[in-house]
Amino acid sequence: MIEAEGLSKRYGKTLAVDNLSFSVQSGRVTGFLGPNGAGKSTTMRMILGLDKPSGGNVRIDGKRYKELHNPLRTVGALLDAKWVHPNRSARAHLRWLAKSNRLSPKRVDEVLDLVGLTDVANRRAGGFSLGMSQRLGIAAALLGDPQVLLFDEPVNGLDPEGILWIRRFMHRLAEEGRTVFVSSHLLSEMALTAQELIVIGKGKLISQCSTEEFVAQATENTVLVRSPQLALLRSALGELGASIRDDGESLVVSGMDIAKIGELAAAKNVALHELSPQRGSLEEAFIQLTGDAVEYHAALGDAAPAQPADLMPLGK
Ligand SMILES: Nc1ncnc2c1ncn2[C@@H]1O[C@H](COP(=O)(O)OP(=O)(O)OP(=O)(O)O)[C@@H](O)[C@H]1O
Repeated sequence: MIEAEGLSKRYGKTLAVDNLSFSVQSGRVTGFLGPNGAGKSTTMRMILGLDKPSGGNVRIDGKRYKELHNPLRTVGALLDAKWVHPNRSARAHLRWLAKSNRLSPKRVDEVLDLVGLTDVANRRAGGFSLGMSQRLGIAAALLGDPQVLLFDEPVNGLDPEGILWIRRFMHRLAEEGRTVFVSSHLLSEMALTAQELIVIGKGKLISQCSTEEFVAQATENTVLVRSPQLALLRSALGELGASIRDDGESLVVSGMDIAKIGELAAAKNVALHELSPQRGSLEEAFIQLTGDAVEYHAALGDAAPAQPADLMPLGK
């Protein structure tokens, strides 16, 4: 478990992290979401004792990082996948890390196997693709078999296969009961990967809740109805006070439960060609919840067009 209380970090005039309090539970993948410059990396560095807070504190399983006896056995992190000597092989890199942290050399082959790098373990890490480098970084994070794992933007620049692999791997780590904290500015990816979200903007906490709650609280859930007897259904729904948008071919109904709409159609002998819940997207939720945070919108706007998949509704 990770707990931050009133965490702040100032760099000169920039308040990178502003009085941030949150907790990250075990057994779940928690997404740490915010646009570029929101303060995610700074927060992660403070969790790992690499940056000193200007105010507040953060604890891992009740202890500050510097109080941990054998940090790599408690917390593992992937901050920068390219942080590896280019001429060292993957195995040599991990052996060096294991040795300098008094971890068993046997664990090196175990983690290489876990991340699927056994076959290339003796190749120069400098020649690795980004996806392979990310796997090597994850192997390093797992060396001490820690219960708490931090990943800073782990899918940045990866191809779809690499993204899928990371997503599945994170889920597996959480299913093993570990605390998995993953930062990203990619909305669609977090919608698929994270069960919980901590959302920040300009260093401040915007929301902490489950991904579903985040979308539900910020966007309206509606029901799409298609029928050859649309007019009949529309007037029946209207009589019951549902609010309806009609585009001529379908109705979008809000303020009424999907089961009730289906029952009403059956009672009126109306054939249905479609009756489907429409859920808001994580991106809509973002825009709704960040309100007048202009800087935040600008950053989202920058990120969205480059990632068409980010517009996918949650769960698709
Ligand atoms: N060492 C530093 N010195 C001065 N300013 C810094 C330093 N590190 C971060 N900042 C500033 O703090 C703010 C937060 O940066 P941070 O890298 O934590 O954001 P982020 O959410 O991780 O962004 P990204 O998604 O781009 O990695 C930014 O305004 C950044 O310019």
